[in-house]
Amino acid sequence: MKKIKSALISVYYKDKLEPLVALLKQYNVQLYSTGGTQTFLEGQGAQVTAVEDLTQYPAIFGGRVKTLHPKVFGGILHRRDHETDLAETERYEIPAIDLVIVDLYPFEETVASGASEEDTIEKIDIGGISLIRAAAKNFKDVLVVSSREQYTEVAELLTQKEGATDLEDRKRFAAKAFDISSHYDTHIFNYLNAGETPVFKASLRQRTPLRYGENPHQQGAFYGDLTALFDQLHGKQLSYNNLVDVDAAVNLISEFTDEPAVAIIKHTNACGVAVAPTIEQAYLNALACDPVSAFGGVIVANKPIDKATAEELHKLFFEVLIAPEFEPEALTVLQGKKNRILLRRKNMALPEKQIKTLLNGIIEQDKDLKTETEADFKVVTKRATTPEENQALVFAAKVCKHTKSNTIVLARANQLLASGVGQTSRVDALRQAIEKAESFGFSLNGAVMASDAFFPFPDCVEIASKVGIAAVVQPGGSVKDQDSIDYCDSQNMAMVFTGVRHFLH
Ligand SMILES: NC(=O)c1ncn([C@@H]2O[C@H](COP(=O)(O)O)[C@@H](O)[C@H]2O)c1NC=O
Repeated sequence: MKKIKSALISVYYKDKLEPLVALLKQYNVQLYSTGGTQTFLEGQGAQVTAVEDLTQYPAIFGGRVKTLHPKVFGGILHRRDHETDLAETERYEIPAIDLVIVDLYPFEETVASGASEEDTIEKIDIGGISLIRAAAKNFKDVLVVSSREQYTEVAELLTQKEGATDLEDRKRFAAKAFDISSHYDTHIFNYLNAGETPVFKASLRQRTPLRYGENPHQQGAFYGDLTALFDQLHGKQLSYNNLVDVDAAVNLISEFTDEPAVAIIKHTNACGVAVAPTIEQAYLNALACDPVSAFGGVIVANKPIDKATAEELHKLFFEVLIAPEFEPEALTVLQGKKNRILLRRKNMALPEKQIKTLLNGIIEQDKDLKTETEADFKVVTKRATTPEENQALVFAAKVCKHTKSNTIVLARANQLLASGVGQTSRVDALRQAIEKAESFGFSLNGAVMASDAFFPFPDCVEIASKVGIAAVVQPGGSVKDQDSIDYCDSQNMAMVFTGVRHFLH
């Protein structure tokens, strides 16, 4: 056990420090501190020696250099069982520092706030991170507290051990310090690198163990901070599969920003999507698309859930409901089922890059953020699309983009009728979609079709025309495009090309 006799405190955020400082006072710990922290501590009635008095040097360059001095780093780094180190501390009048408490400049927060490059660079902490690394290296003699999240834990430890620590404690805090310093540097690297250096570095410090992975015999965990995206208002913990579907749900609903829209997701694919004048109607129309698949699904809305919608939703067994807001009466209704997960989506953008592990590495790509509007449609048939068909085609193309390949989406303006998902051939996807739409009583006469990739043969338009599909949207680009166009012309069908393929695996 080692008694703590001296401490250096240099923290960006001063809050939460009071109980720890009171404890150090109780154990007669000599305190050293930097400018702002010193003022705060003295305000708490603590006696503090300024780092400037120790170094006999002022803080310079607007605080860029304040603790970077041999008297500070020597006080931390000298080996207490080394005769020569001890002789040098005497010769250079270096006092021992047994505890280092640092809270770094908030670099990540500064980047997230959209600050200028100049302001962001100033938030790269140099002295603080050096103090953390020095104290962590010398854990044999020094205890390091490297973030304000540790204040409670360290206060408990010091109380329990009456102002002392043992080697195991110090080693544990040292490991944490390098976790914090490497995380910090990873963010600085990613900010400055902008893709130039071909390395992949990520650091997500929050790990949430999940009940299990994709199946109960697989373990699973989520790395990241879901609280930045959602307030969970009710229900059990999100499972691995819930998270995968929630991701698909929020990506799809982000396509619909104006009119009320609802999507119902099963195993990452939409089994219902609708846009309507009210959120209740959008939900009812989405549900009508495939009420069988909707059972146990993940539902997402782009507008607040009111009481009437909640009453409709309450009739269905679903796993997760995501919405930007829940009216209080709606929440009361929906909370009627214990496990049902209710997520209030915060106004926070998702990252624009995607990564996935495969083989013995990771693949990374930009997210598919391209959404086609009517302006992107190039009519390739003799008959041009009507305004109503265009509306339906834009809608169908949005759903198609978020459905697993190969996919065919059949829709009307503002309602998904059916989709064929994740098929090995486009013809299979279309057949599946037709069968499904008809099984739920939808007529396809006058409906539209969207395909995630081009038609290599005219087979899909031939099948589609037989059930009355009137207009088609597809990327185009096959050597046999003309065969599909000719067939559409022969049936008075309209077809538009977008030039953009939307595979989704
Ligand atoms: N420049 C230095 O020598 C230095 N030493 C400590 N810091 C940081 O200064 C902050 C505290 O400063 P103050 O006590 O003046 O409010 C802490 O976040 C600490 O990590 C420094 N600032 C940046 O590197």
